[in-house]
Amino acid sequence: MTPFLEFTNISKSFPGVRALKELSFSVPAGRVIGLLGENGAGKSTLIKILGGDYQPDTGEIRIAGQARRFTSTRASLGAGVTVVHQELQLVPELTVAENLMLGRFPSRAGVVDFRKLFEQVGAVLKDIGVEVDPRVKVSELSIGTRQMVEIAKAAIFDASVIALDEPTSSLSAHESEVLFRLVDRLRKAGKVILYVSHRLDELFRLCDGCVVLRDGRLVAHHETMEGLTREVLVREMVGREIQDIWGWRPRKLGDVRLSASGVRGSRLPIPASFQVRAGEILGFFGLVGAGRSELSRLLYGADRRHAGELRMDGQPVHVRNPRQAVRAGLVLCPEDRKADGILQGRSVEENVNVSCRRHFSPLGFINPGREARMAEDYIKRLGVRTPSRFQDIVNLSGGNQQKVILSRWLAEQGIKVFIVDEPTRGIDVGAKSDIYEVLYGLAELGISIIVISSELPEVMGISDRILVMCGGRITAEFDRPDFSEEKLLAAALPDRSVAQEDSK
Ligand SMILES: Nc1ncnc2c1ncn2[C@@H]1O[C@H](COP(=O)(O)OP(=O)(O)OP(=O)(O)O)[C@@H](O)[C@H]1O
Repeated sequence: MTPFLEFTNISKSFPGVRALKELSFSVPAGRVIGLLGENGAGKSTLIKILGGDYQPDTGEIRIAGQARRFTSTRASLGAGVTVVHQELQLVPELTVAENLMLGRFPSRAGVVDFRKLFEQVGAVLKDIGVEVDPRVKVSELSIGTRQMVEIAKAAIFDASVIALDEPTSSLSAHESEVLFRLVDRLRKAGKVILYVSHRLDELFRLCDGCVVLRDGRLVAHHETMEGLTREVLVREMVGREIQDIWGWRPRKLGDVRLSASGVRGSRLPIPASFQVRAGEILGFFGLVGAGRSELSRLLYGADRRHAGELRMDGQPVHVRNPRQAVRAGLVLCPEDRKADGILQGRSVEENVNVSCRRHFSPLGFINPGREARMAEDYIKRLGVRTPSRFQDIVNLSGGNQQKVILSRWLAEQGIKVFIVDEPTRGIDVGAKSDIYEVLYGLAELGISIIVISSELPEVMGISDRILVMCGGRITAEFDRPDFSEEKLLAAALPDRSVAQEDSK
């Protein structure tokens, strides 16, 4: 088949890092190609080169046979390339239509013709099956719908090449399915789609073929997904065999550590009660909006608790804000770690130590030796790809930033209960098992771990016990021998109609 998009010998270096090394591959029109690799393998760098954000040091891009070198996003858009980045780039205060047509508003007598603008955009959205009112402000839309609007840009600009960088990382199962249908339509319309994701199931569902990167080099180009297995892809990505990514093993559990009775608040009006034992890993499973994050925020004092009681090791504890929670030994590592956590312009080392340093330096003096050891330890344990601990965190790949922020919480001292919301979002398969090992290590020390996850295999793979939430209430409890996908999903789905909706 004639190649439509061609990369030839693309190399790109940053100080201390060779992000891409002589990368070459090509894709014919009407194909969805998966781009896989560990955190820091070079996927986003390639996409940023395609989108005009970075220029390659060497190499060439050809689109429909024509050599292209993009020096700006505008130039790349003009050549028919649309890139949807991990961080969405819509302006929240503008309407959907304004965002999509930014800089190209229809006008009459020098004045923006809003009626025409809304009509034009409405027609395109309808045509591609994205159900959203073009007059609505982006700030009022869910993350999932925002993602669709970003992708709709590709249709507005009539792009021939579309790159999607981890588009489903914040989407519910239903929203992801809508996105997959949109990608199917774009493929049928003859577009080339580069699809970056760490979710292998998704790649098997969606892609015609895939390209695997490791340390900036191409290690495999599969023209088809037929006959490929997860194991093969994981080996190519990580460079080693991973037999059992979960690595769960039995543990001796202690007495009840945290007990919550009848806790409720404005975002979780139905009282919730549960207990977790010392050294236990308790999974909370549920669909997006089930109330898991709301419950954890109540426990942590991030949201106001209206009623109910918390006990730690049998003693009542008063947690009205996160500071009191941490003092009581309860720590929450939030879901949106990037937005909540990154100290921009600061080194990896500082980002790891910013919270735990108060334990090393009671008199207010920083303990540089201890901070350096802590940073080096976590860089090693979680395999953070960085030239050194002095690197500015903004220069790390998305997944590696996630690992650094997670390290900050893991490094906290005096923890009794550690709540972690979506611990491995955006993290590659190899590093996932490193994170699970750290969690087992904490549990073996007697710390209770509460894991909130919407990835069913993950929550089943690492938990000793699972509580399922749905519609703001705890609907079921399963011990490890009774875990089954069907039972967990049945307890997580509000009713049959939703089950059918989600499986469409
Ligand atoms: N602006 C920059 N300055 C310095 N180094 C950078 C910069 N951008 C990327 N890098 C480095 O280049 C390498 C490749 O990063 P890239 O973001 O392409 O990885 P990725 O495969 O997209 O990872 P992830 O799965 O975590 O998103 C990483 O080592 C990263 O730290």
